[in-house]
Amino acid sequence: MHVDLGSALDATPGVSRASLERLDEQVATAHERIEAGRRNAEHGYAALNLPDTVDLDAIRSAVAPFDDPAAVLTVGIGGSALGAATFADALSAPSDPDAYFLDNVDPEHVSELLASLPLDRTVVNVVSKSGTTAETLANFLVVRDAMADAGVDWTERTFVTTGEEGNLRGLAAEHDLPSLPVPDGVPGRFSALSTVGLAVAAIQGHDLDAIRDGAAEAADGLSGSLFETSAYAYGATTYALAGRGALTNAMMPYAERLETFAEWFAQLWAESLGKDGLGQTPARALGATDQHSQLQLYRAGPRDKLVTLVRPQERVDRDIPETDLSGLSYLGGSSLGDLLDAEFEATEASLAASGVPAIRIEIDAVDERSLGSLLYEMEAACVLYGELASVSTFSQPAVEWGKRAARGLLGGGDFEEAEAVDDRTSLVVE
Ligand SMILES: O=P(O)(O)OC[C@H]1O[C@](O)(CO)[C@@H](O)[C@@H]1O
Repeated sequence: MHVDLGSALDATPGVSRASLERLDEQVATAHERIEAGRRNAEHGYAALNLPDTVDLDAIRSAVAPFDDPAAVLTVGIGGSALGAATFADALSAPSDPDAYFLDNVDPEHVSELLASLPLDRTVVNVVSKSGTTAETLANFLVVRDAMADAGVDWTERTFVTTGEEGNLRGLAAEHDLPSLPVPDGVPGRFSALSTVGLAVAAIQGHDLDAIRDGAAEAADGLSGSLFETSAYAYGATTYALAGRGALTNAMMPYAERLETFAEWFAQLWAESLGKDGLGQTPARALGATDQHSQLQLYRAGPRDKLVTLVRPQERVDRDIPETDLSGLSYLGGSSLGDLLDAEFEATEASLAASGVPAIRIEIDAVDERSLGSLLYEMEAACVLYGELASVSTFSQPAVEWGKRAARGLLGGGDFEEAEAVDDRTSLVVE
């Protein structure tokens, strides 16, 4: 990815080039720690080795039995769904099997989706590193039941991606299901470039090698200086801006196919960096749409934000017909891509004019290689930010309280968190 930090330098909050040059010494130290973690395949750092360690042939072999599916339904949540969904939404073609993701337990949505699917021609991809995530296992039980009701042998249409132990590993063994391992040392939010994120892309016929090659190119670009590594330029600058008050990072891609990428980025950034009272809130936005909903806040609200503007340099385009509509004739003869690019540049300039920090990220195109590179670089940026902030980048202890409370409320054990649910203060206004 190409990173332009210019609109972050003279902003409020802003970071000067001189302060980035001073920060670069810490980047060099952090890079050494990252490289040591990669060499030793330490938990979390191992994710940055995936371009070398991912077994693409094993992925292709696992899904080979499912020839010519009409659809692939992924049952997973968080990092067990968002990486695959990012690739699917960015890369799917009309001729590909449709990709659907059940990553919530809204009964109406689950029922409507299952009723709409040709279950006899749908591949079910159940993904859970732990094998214990309530939402995923609940949805899997419902999907399996729906397949039985439809007279479909679920064991013929299901494959599993999970850890070495747990419920899903046991199911795969018991029913001889095709399965893929979740690689050791790779937290879910860092697993897009592994079996977890690439199996759906394999079923849809996307070029896994190009995704891997893009990530490998990004890995080769890691160096000890933010001025030589775009991933570190992004990670160091967002860290520096957070330290100067930019506690929200609005991820705003100007491509419909990158909307889910912003959702994937949100988990990566929030769950990795939201520790010890620190962090930077990822806001999901989409250009040009959210110029008409959130830009007012970004430009004229509290000085506590930066905006990350992302666009492909090449895109499929479509002409705008000539028009004599009053005041709109300037659109005719132009194209939708010209308009979107003009909006991108106008938004960037608008933020600069009001002193709001923005970082421009450009990728060549929304294709396999660029996606592989973009996701790898965002992961590396996140790891660097975590090193600079001295937080535990690869854990997520804060999510466990709610899991125990929900389980207790459902009678899944005696958890004090469940008892605390009734202690909350309420003030009801009808
Ligand atoms: O793959 P699993 O173990 O089902 O976890 C799903 C998601 O839940 C979390 O563990 C948070 O609860 C995420 O880190 C992870 O991506």
